[in-house]
Amino acid sequence: MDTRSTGTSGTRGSAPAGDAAIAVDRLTKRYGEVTAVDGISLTIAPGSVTGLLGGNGAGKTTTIAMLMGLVLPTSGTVRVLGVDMLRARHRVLHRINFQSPYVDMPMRLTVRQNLTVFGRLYGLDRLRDRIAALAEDLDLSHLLDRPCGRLSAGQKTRVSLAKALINKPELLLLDEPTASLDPDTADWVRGHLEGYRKRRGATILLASHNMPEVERMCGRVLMMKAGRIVDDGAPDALVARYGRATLEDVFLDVARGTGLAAQ
Ligand SMILES: Nc1ncnc2c1ncn2[C@@H]1O[C@H](COP(=O)(O)OP(=O)(O)OP(=O)(O)O)[C@@H](O)[C@H]1O
Repeated sequence: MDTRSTGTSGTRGSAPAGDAAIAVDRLTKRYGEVTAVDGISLTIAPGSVTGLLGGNGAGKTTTIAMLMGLVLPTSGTVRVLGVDMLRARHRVLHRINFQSPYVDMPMRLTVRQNLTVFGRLYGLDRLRDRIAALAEDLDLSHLLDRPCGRLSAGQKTRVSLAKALINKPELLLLDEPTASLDPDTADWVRGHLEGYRKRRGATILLASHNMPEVERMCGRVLMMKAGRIVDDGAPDALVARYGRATLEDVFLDVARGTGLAAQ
């Protein structure tokens, strides 16, 4: 489904392709027999927070990887911050960053060394100050000289967020940013990301299985199933349209093909 054509989804988050932070057209990725992403088209407005929801294997990570230029599409186009990612991604990579708790940092390097390496990759000035400020923000100051391999899962998640914010990205792609965090820390991280987005005017695309998180943070939700975007709208609009009590109920209907999703 081309999400630009849905009546309900001219919602907080879509944009004319020329102005969009992300504009994807008929994007497809096949791995041999498996079609991971199946001809999706969408636009995402600058400064918005959009959730990407879908069950395991729906195609979320593959979509994000193509937005980053890490995975080459089989067909279709991807424009990020106005730049064609297939032709000129080097022009825009310094304005983007990515976070996933499933991508490990070099384990023997300390937190400070890891952040220094990433900061240098981005060619940042005043890197010591930037790392100190991030460490202060993300409660990492006491961990800066500890090897990443000796951190707890939640501490690693905070380091990966520091890495994701090091270049003050205009576009932040997040793959389950609060996985492994206790509820208190997860809540704090969400608040931090919301504050960052407001201060920076950044655009956030967030893949998550945490429905309350998506309801809190996202003005718009894209529902993926089997490589396609099967629905698109504001969380409260989706809940109302499916006649359900929560976004989790909507997710279950979409995943199982029940309720409105069966029609
Ligand atoms: N490198 C690969 N080679 C072959 N198949 C792949 C590869 N990467 C992903 N796939 C397949 O593509 C489909 C989409 O995978 P993807 O990781 O994008 O899903 P996802 O929505 O992120 O899932 P999850 O919620 O489990 O992380 C799955 O069927 C997966 O097995």
